[in-house]
Amino acid sequence: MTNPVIVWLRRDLRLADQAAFHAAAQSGAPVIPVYVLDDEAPRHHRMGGASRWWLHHSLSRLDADLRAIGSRLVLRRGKAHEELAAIRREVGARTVHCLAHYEPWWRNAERAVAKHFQLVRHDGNYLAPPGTILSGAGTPYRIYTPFWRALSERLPPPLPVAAPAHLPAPANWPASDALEDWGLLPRAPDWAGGLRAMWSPGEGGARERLADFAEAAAVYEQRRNLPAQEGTSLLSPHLHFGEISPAAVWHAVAGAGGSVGTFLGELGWRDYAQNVILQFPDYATRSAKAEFDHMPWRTGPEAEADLAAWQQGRTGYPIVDAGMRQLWRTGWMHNRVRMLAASFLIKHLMIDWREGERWFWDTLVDADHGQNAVNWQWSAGSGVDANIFSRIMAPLSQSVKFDAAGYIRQWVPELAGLADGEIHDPVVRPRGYPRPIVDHGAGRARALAAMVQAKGEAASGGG
Ligand SMILES: Cc1cc2nc3c(=O)[nH]c(=O)nc-3n(C[C@H](O)[C@H](O)[C@H](O)COP(=O)(O)OP(=O)(O)OC[C@H]3O[C@@H](n4cnc5c(N)ncnc54)[C@H](O)[C@@H]3O)c2cc1C
Repeated sequence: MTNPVIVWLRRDLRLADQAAFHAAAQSGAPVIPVYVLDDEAPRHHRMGGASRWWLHHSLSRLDADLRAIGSRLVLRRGKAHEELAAIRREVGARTVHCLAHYEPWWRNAERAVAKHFQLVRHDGNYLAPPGTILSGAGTPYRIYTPFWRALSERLPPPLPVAAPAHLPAPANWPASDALEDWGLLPRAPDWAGGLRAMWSPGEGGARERLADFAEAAAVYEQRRNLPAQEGTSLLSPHLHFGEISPAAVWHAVAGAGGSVGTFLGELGWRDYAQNVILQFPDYATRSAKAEFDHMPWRTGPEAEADLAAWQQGRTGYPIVDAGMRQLWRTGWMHNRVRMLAASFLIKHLMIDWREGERWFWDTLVDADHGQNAVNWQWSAGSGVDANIFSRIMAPLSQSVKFDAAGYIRQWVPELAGLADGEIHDPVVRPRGYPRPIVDHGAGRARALAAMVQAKGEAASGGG
């Protein structure tokens, strides 16, 4: 009988437009879909709590979808190459199909798997394969705008390929862990109620989100900065876990007209982020601009208390607190508010951007190595393409400008009784709601002085 082939799954948990499944099905061989949970390889980027919650449900959905076409999902825990090699010994598979991934730990894992198997890497998690969008001089781009211009010339992406109607099963299935035994869901306490209320992980949930968004894609530009409205696609965790392909998203909305181009440009930022981590694998832990190594970030008990206030949504800045509480409850935060919350932590509180990156990594359902690092370094001003550090966002005026009153009411119930004119910066604080932990003007002045100091030290070569 023909040797079975393995489909090695990671952040590509779908059947439609999934080139690894497509190729495996086309081969005519029995197909063994495998997911290996490896908590060691990513080291400090081991999946956070919100991602683990998502992963549990996404794997469960995928297994159900596979069973509907005659297959099932094999779950193993450990190093990917060791687990796949063990499966090879159990059932004699020699070929592994996978989608390519660009996190440094996945690239290492791919190299290790390739020593044991014929590894066939397929594209399909990005609009164009990362590393292939190059300047005229043949070098990768560091800045988004020229990257996007060059990527646009390669678009549209190929049309999505349908899910296989049937996957031939092997004569013997290799052993599989039970998903429940992995303990991915929070138990004591179960903090996932807000996540359950908002999300439907899995390919079906992704398709529904896309269908909802496609109807409003033409007015994306008008609504995307207003946190009180559902003006964005909410596709980020589905895209991160690969439950829908960017090509499928593209083809569903590109013809919508209106301002859909702005939305497509955001998909471009997603590709750009991978392009950056491919060039700078330690981007999540190392500032791209050297002067940031001299930044006098605050540390010690007072800074720790401020960090905790930020994490808990108790800074006394209503829009920042609303965002941080939305994140804690739902695993997601509106992009405009992510920018504000990040700027506030880094600049008003002078706390190292890596602390924020770590918190988001643990709490976001869409936590993504490339997108998180690129956006934190953009917010800090430390990145290869970044906002200037001295451009300090004013949370109070941004809150008014982007009409966040309804958003604050939703997430900060202590303020729910206040009128629109008062809620952004209440003069009298309702009981239980803190005063600002830092004055806007004083925080701004401290940040600007710190930057001058860091630049001076960097220029003089000081440590
Ligand atoms: C400090 C900070 C950290 C962030 N961390 C992450 C992260 O870990 N994972 C993540 O997916 N996004 C991250 N973002 C980007 C952005 O906030 C989210 O992608 C967006 O809010 C997701 O909501 P949506 O799907 O409704 O987005 P939409 O506005 O509908 O955009 C469509 C898709 O484009 C991509 N996208 C949108 N904005 C960006 C962006 N600025 N950079 C890169 N890709 C983008 C996402 O995949 C998103 O799903 C971060 C932003 C900031 C400021």
